[in-house]
Amino acid sequence: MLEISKLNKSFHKHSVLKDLDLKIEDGDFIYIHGINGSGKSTLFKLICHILEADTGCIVMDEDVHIGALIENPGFLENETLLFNLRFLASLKHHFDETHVARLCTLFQLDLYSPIKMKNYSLGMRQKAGIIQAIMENQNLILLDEPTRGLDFESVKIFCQLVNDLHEQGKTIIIAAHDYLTDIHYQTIYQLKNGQIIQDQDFKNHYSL
Ligand SMILES: Nc1ncnc2c1ncn2[C@@H]1O[C@H](COP(=O)(O)OP(=O)(O)OP(=O)(O)O)[C@@H](O)[C@H]1O
Repeated sequence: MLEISKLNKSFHKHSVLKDLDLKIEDGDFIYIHGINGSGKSTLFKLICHILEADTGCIVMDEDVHIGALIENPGFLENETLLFNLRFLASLKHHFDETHVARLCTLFQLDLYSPIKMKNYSLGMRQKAGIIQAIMENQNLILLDEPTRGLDFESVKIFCQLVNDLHEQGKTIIIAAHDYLTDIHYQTIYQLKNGQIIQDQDFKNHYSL
């Protein structure tokens, strides 16, 4: 689905990603951890073409449709949730209102609320960010710190949702500091010193 080879990215001579290689197959369910500033968000931004790599390449299958939540979700602050989600979907010309309303209900959001985005709480914005990343049946879903600001019940709903999406065949990559044991990840990677390495011992360390 996606192959990253020898990817390099620096900011003002600060080298963040160094010859990073990563191969992602259809249906992978990946957790990436790494210390603050290790480059997780940068990697996601490069995959989404929000940033450009210095050198290296990212090759993607033609049918890949990326849904992403990276850092703070950006919205049109003076507009409603419905306006924002319809606007974001309109970029790809696919807005299934019934499906989106169902996702909102799942997360206890009202798609038809007249409240403007600027008045949404942190957790409500985060839920809206998760919804926009999955609402168009995207087949590659990148979620950066997705449970930030979510209440306990919503975290449980989120875990169930991503497990279901994976069972439906979606490829999902989650970068986060909190390892949620309810999520049925297949592979765990660590981003360290600019490179990504499989972290087979992570679960043992984590459970200590
Ligand atoms: N636009 C930018 N300009 C300058 N430096 C940047 C920029 N974006 C990221 N960086 C730097 O790149 C490094 C990696 O940042 P990044 O946000 O990718 O880390 P992260 O692993 O997602 O961190 P965290 O766990 O804190 O979210 C940091 O040192 C950061 O300061």
